[in-house]
Amino acid sequence: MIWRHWPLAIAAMTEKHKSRPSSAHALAQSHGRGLACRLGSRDLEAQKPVNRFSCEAILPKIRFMVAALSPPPRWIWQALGWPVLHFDAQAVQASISAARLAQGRLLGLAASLQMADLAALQFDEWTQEAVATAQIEGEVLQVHSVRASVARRLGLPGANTAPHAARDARTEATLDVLQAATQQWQRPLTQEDLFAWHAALFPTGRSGLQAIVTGGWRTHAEPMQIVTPRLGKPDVLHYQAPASGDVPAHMAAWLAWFNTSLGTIDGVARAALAHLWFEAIHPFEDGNGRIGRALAELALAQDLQSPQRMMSVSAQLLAARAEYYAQLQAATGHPVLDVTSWVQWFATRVQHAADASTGHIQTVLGKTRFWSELQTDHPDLSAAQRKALGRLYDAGPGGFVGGLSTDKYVNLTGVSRATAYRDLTDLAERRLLVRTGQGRATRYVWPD
Ligand SMILES: Nc1ncnc2c1ncn2[C@@H]1O[C@H](COP(=O)(O)OP(=O)(O)OP(=O)(O)O)[C@@H](O)[C@H]1O
Repeated sequence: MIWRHWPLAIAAMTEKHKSRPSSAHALAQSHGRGLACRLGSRDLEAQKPVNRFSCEAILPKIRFMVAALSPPPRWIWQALGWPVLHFDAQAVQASISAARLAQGRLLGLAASLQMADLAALQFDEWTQEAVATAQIEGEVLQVHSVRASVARRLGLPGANTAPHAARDARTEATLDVLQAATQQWQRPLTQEDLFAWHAALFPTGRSGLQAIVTGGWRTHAEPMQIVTPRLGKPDVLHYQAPASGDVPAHMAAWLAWFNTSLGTIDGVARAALAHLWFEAIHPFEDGNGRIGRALAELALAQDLQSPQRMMSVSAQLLAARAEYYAQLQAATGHPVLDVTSWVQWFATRVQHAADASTGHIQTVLGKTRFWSELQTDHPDLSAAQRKALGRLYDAGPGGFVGGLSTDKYVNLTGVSRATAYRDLTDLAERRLLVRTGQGRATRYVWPD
């Protein structure tokens, strides 16, 4: 039974052999223990006179045989030493430093923002993060409902005050999780927090039409698998998470690490490990991607000691979605605990997220400067001229394709052709725009 992801799908497949996946080592041990028990108690008593070997003597042989018959370990959680993930600190140094530098640039620039601009930046980053984290798994949130909800949550003026029933439930669910994740950066994370996030993400108790366990770890007996379905052929298996029965122990270890690792390793690397480890366990029936990305956000908020959202890592993961899946698969699809490549890759996403935000702030600052210079040097510009210059500015350095024509000016501002001609000539004389071409081909562009 395939969930719904394409091309990658998290699927709870019907188990053919009801054996719980486990490492050869663990399997050998548990089989060994089972046998020791049987031989050691009632059966052993009954066979006492003819039993030529003691349990101790026979156990290593049994273990060896069981291990030899068991499938070889295949997934990261089957590696000996799991769950101690590690990475080559020297190899990740360059990408972590680049991420740190980008974060520093962003924070420095953000500190120079006016309150209103800072709020606008956070508003945009929240919106991007919510839309992107949902879209990674193909869920499309309506941008206008995300923007309205973010504005309300940030307490921005003019925020949507629509009653709860009128709000988009999926948008609210995604934002509830993002908000809860960053808001709780100062206190330890608990299993109950994660359950609450999960319950918030699936308020109807269903994922699509499928009823799922919400607000609790998955319990289904079928293995949790990531597969690519193929028409007429068997699915390609990319990853199999630990059995549901083992999830509580895996998550207890994850939570203990998360709550004690802050400050012991680099914060960006910690966010990378937190996300990867969580995805490797895949503790919920659904929503693991979104909750795992919220956890990475929480780790980054803890690292920066601030709940302020100033960049969107999910937007960068979405922009490189195929790579994101490939990197996860490369890390989880082998019984190897060295996750150096994943940490490097994740750090580069953080760097790009910070750079994108810095670019965004520079645009905002540039626009503020542009308007203030315009106000100082040309206080007598008409409303139509301001409107046209503003639209041209928002269109970016290249301006409108082919430049601003008299007709476009009329369409933008609603003035007559005669006024448009007069306004544009005036802007050219003030050297705010440059006239190019002649006759019907006349256009106005930004000076170089
Ligand atoms: N090979 C892999 N190993 C481990 N995790 C993976 C792998 N490939 C993808 N993932 C993770 O699994 C996530 C999908 O899991 P899941 O469907 O449970 O969560 P979700 O996407 O939040 O839910 P929904 O489908 O309802 O949006 C991906 O977003 C990604 O983070």
